[in-house]
Amino acid sequence: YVKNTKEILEKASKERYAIGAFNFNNMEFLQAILEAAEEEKAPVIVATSEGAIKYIGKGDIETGAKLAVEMVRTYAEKLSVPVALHLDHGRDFKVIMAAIKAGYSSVMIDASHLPFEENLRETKRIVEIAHAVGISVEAELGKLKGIEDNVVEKESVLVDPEEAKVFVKETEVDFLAPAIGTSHGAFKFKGEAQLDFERLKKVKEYTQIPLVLHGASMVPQDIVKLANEYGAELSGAKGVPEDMLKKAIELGINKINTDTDLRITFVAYLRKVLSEDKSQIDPRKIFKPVFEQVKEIVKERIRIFGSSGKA
Ligand SMILES: O=C(COP(=O)(O)O)N(O)CCCCO
Ligand code: NA
Ligand SMILES: [Zn+2]
Repeated sequence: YVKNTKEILEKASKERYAIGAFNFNNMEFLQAILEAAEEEKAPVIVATSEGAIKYIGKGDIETGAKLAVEMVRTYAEKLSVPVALHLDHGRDFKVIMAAIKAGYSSVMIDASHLPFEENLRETKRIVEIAHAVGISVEAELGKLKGIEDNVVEKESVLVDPEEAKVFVKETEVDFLAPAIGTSHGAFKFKGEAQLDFERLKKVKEYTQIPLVLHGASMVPQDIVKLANEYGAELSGAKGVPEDMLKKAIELGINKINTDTDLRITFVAYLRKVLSEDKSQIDPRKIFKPVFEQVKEIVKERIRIFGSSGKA
């Protein structure tokens, strides 16, 4: 179990590969992610959003954070690969403190919806607290389009590399998520997928710290098709193409957040299994083949990120 996420990201940054940060909300997704990392001999970051902590704790933040840490630690001590637990999109000070207290390896303070100076101040405050107890901090600059945990961002505002330089220097944040055109969810682009690689290159040059790509799911079309064949309505779903992910990694992305690809895989295969095995009522027999597929998509992502064999 990794004490602070920075140690695995610094190595990735030096060697120009990326580590997957996979979201989980329950035991089965966590199992699939950790099995995939172990089979790929890859360091891995597992992440909970604030909503996931509330879901795991049935509304009680302390319980949710504690249970997440204990689940991850208990599984991780059996594995040969380094595992970090990360608070994704921390916004509520109470939730960030609960994660730090419970023993998370890193926390994200997402104040990107605030003006620059306020984002800087909020981030600096969390960095001081987290660093005092040896925990790493992620922050975001610029805005993703789409819905970020029920905050609707109408327009994406791309990162300003000059601002990033000042922001990182002043806050001493450990890793930064620059908005370069991605958005959360399965419908990322209206037309062609497009990332601002020029900006990314400058942000890396000016900050020289590990960088994070949010909204990075690929949304594989074969899995979308399968889901739709079994009754889902996901037409028009579009993600970040593999070649763009690889280019982003070359330019300095070292942590790649993935949630939607696991969700779509889960939904497609759950629908398939339920429609094919009509008399099955044992959840373990229903979930086994479904999470086998979730594990496979995590392994595929890990291979694309270049972190296979890096443990
Ligand atoms: O950036 C991401 C993942 O993005 P994607 O939706 O592309 O998997 N995350 O931070 C995961 C949580 C998104 C909100 O639920
Ligand atoms: Na994050
Ligand atoms: Zn995100």
